[in-house]
Amino acid sequence: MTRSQSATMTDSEDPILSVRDLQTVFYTDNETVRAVDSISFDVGRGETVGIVGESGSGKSVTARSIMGLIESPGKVLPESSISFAGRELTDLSAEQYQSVRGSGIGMVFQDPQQSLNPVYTVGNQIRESLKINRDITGEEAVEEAMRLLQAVGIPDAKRRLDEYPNQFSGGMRQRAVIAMMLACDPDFLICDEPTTALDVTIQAQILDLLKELQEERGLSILFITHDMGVIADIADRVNVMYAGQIVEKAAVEDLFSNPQHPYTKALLRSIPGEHSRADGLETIEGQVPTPNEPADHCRFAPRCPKSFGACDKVPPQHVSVGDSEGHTASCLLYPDDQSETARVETHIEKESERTEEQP
Ligand SMILES: Nc1ncnc2c1ncn2[C@@H]1O[C@H](COP(=O)(O)OP(=O)(O)OP(=O)(O)O)[C@@H](O)[C@H]1O
Ligand code: NI
Repeated sequence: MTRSQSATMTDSEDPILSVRDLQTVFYTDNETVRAVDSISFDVGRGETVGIVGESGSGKSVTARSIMGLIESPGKVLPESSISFAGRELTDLSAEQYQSVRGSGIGMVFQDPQQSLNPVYTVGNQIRESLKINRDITGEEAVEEAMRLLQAVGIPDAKRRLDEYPNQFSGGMRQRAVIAMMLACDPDFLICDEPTTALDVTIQAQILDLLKELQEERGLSILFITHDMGVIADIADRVNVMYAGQIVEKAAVEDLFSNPQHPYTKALLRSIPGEHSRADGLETIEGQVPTPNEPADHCRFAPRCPKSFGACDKVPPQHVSVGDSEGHTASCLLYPDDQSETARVETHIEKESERTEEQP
């Protein structure tokens, strides 16, 4: 097996989550939005994997697809596979999915209000979760709820159990949501921009909390953000998304020290403080296109400083880049030891292999 094959088949030794050819489409009145267009990645046990990309690139739809939360007019297409702890999730009934969300996978959103009900006390909600998911009730549930609030660093936990979500600050509310997720004793946490609404100091505290919990509980985490700085802080491996596709995958060190895809390079230049524009921010010209048609070209080409003729005609496939195992990019500039003609040929061949594999 060549290195590039092994990289595309699996990117983790012992994945708890394997996503293959995930396609999530929204059929609206006037268009078909291919929000997630055939992405594949793994999350290993105890690992934090990041998904990074601009607004509209398909990050949240990826998370919601894994959680079984795509509703009409959205649909996860049947050729998609999401395997969690060896179990195929795309085949589950709504009821079975509910039990996966209750025990196996927890999710933390940007807005804690999505997870907390304003009319019940925080303690009430955690106890309810303990009852449903772990059959813990009464005094034991009160004790456990208190332990959970302590575990997420909420001081004066006993008193705070009796407070309502709106009596908590933004940072404390996000901690309470994390406590509520832990009440399900999950193996896997999906965090969708959990710190975006928080100021920088609080953001750093929440990231530290997640790292701590991960170490203590062996949690696997899928962490979604548009912020490369946050990715650098928290992720072990990273998937860079653009217009519904993954354009580069790498270990976090390799992504930052040796980025290959022109989009990744542009994203890295947009980190505040990294480069020299007066306001410290370099934005990428243009917008993420909404993908309506199957990819028959590179979707980044219109914004890409390196694009050439073939980029408008050939859909790029993942090939090995850089010097590290598991580092791939889908870009016609690679493999960079080949001539332009040979590179384009490589991608055309890989695409026909890929479409033949599909049932
Ligand atoms: N219910 C829906 N109906 C139609 N289109 C949708 C729906 N939900 C998402 N989309 C589309 O799917 C695409 C991806 O959206 P998604 O929310 O995943 O982006 P994102 O990467 O999470 O962006 P952000 O950083 O802004 O959260 C967008 O074009 C969005 O308009
Ligand atoms: Ni989002």
